[in-house]
Formats: sequence, structure tokens, C-alpha cells
Amino acid sequence: MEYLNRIFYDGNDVISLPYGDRWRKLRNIILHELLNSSRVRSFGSIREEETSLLMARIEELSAASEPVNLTRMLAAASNALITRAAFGKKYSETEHGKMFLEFVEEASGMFEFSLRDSFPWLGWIDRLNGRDAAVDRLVEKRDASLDSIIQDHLQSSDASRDNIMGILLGNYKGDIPGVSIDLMSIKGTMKGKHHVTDDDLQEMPYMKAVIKELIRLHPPLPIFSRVARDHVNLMGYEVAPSTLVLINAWAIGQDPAYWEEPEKFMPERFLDSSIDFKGHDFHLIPFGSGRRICPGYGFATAAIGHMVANLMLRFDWALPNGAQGEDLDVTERPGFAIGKDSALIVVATINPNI
Ligand code: HEM
Repeated sequence: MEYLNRIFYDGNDVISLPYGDRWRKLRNIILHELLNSSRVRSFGSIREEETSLLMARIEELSAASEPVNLTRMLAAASNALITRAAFGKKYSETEHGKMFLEFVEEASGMFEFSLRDSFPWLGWIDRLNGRDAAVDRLVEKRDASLDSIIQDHLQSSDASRDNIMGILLGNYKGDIPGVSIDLMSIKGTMKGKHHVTDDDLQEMPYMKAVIKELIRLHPPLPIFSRVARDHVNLMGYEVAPSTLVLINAWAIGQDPAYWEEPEKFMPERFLDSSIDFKGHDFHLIPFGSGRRICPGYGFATAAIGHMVANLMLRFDWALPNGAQGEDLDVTERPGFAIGKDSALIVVATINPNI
């Protein structure tokens, strides 16, 4: 999609780059330096702090008997977590950080096909209806926010290597031998416990099962793609080189051939099962599979597990006005990452035993 191409550095980001040297280089940096398992562990203190801040805010609302907009609060906590891990600071509180988050939100709303994608000669319609101008503004916002964050890091005397931007800029400046990239590419069972740690999570099979079931039913990135490099016969289908193949992880996760009562939320299905979403079980691939599997898998699952487990431990949850779980509208909203269309408004009561 042409809009997305412009917004994401003309295809120079790791997601859009075709398989090749450039993608391999970026992917190696991401896998081995930015999101390796020890790095994800090292972000543990950020997870802890942001979860504690989140809980303190919910406690205040709970004490005032006010409902909690959990969608908004979790989005803010995730943004803080990601910007701190990525940039070393809670940029969500600075002017350029806020601008960057606005860019992400607005770019997500642009996730739709334009006539120009199918009929290039109809591109004038996008000029007239203001979409081209909106994309121009978005690209300006992206550059102003990221350039300022990068300059901030480059000028900082303590060239920190404990956040993603610091490591990337180290690579950019050639600090790591053999690797260099250009600036365009930078851019439960918890009795007596008050807090769930990352180690505790390892002993919480039901929590893991809940996360798997949640992402099976509502994969945030339901469709991803591959381009065939060679001719292949796939289950009787002839696929020509350069064919774009769409993979629908949502439909695979709902296929009755593999899942009993697929439409039901049943975490128990994962309890006595070795099925995982690490890309080996092809009927559960919300993070993709193979060479291009999501490198943020560990970061994402650690953050989700940590936040959800602590929120469950500290509070009892209910829907407002006595509504039951079945009444909850789980309709999804389109975007880069699919989310619930309407905000999740809930009432939190502090668990007196914690
Ligand atoms: C629940 C959270 C997430 C889900 C469900 C998810 C899902 C996915 C999926 C389905 C793909 C395409 C995989 C494929 O083509 O086989 C992908 C790619 C990618 N994801 Fe994630 N992701 C999540 C979080 C993250 C996070 C937190 C990061 C970074 C910190 C991240 C970074 C990436 C990158 C860089 C790629 C492109 C990899 C490549 O093309 O080589 N993701 N993700």
C-alpha cells in the first residue's frame, strides 16, 4: 500500500524489506542485540516499574469507586514500556515523545487501501480528498519526533547501551565491529505474595494458557504475507514466482479441523498440550513462523504476562452495572494492530488479601 510505504521509510524498515542482505543485517541486529532473551530479561525492572505505576493509578480509581478505562490505561502503560525500552526515557511525557505516539496512532488509522493501490491513474482523487496532504503531515510528524529523539541520543555524553536506540546508534556509529546500518533504518498460585515476578510467571501454566487463547482468538496481526521466490506446487496449487501469498493467522486459529469449539474462549485447551506460538505448530501462528517470525515475541509475551498477572492478583474485576462477561462486546477495530473496537471499561476492587 503506497501510503504505508511512505509512512514506513519507503520500505526500508525490517518488516517491509524483502528477503536479502539488508533485511538479514537488520534482523540480526534485532534478534541478537535488541531483543535477545537476556536483553528482554534486562527490561524486567522497567516492566516492574510500569506495572506498579499502572496498579497505583487503578488503586486510586478503585478507592474513589470510579470505573477504569482499562483499554486506555493499558495502551499508556505499553507505550511507556516500549518507549523506555526503545529510547531509554519515558518519551511519552516529552513533547517529541508525545508527537511520536500521535504519529503511531494516526498511522494506524491509515491502514486502508487507497484507489491508487489498484488504479495508479486514479491517484488524483487522493490529492483532491486530502489524503496525500494528511500523509505528508504524518511523515513530517514522524521525522520531527524521531530526529529529535536521535539527536538527543547522539548529543548525550553518556552514550547509553542499555536501551534500543542507544544500541542502534552504536551500530550506526560503527561501535560494533562488522555491523553497521544507515540512519534511515534506525528509526495464581500466589498466596502470600504481593507482586508477580518474571520468575513466578514460569510457574503459572494457566496464565500462559490464557495468553495463548487470547492471541489465538484475537491475533493483533491477523494477516501477514510472503512473496514466492521460486515456483512451487503447494497442496496442488501452482504458485508462480513473485506471487504475494497472504497468510490468515486468524482463520487458521479458528479452523475446526484443528480446534475443538474454536469460537469459545477455553484456555484449558492449552493446559495438557505442548502447542505453543513459537512458530513450530502451524495451527497457532499469531507471531508468524519461519525466518520472518516476530522477533518481538519474547518482549511482548513477557510484558503481557507480567501486567495481566499483577492486575489479576491485586484486584477483583467486574463489568459496570452488574453486566456479565457474555455481555461484553468484543468486536474488533481494524488497524496495524487489531484491538477491541470499544474501550474496556471495568470496575476494580482491591483484593484485601494482598
Ligand atoms: C502481541 C504482540 C505481537 C504480535 C501478535 C506480533 C505479531 C507479528 C507477526 C504476525 C509478524 C509477522 C511474522 C511473519 O511474517 O512470519 C511480526 C513481525 C515483526 N514483529 Fe511482531 N508482534 C508483536 C509484538 C512485537 C513487538 C513488541 C516487537 C518489537 C519490540 C515486534 C517486532 C516485529 C518485527 C521487527 C517484525 C518483522 C520481522 C521480519 O520481517 O523479519 N513485534 N510480528
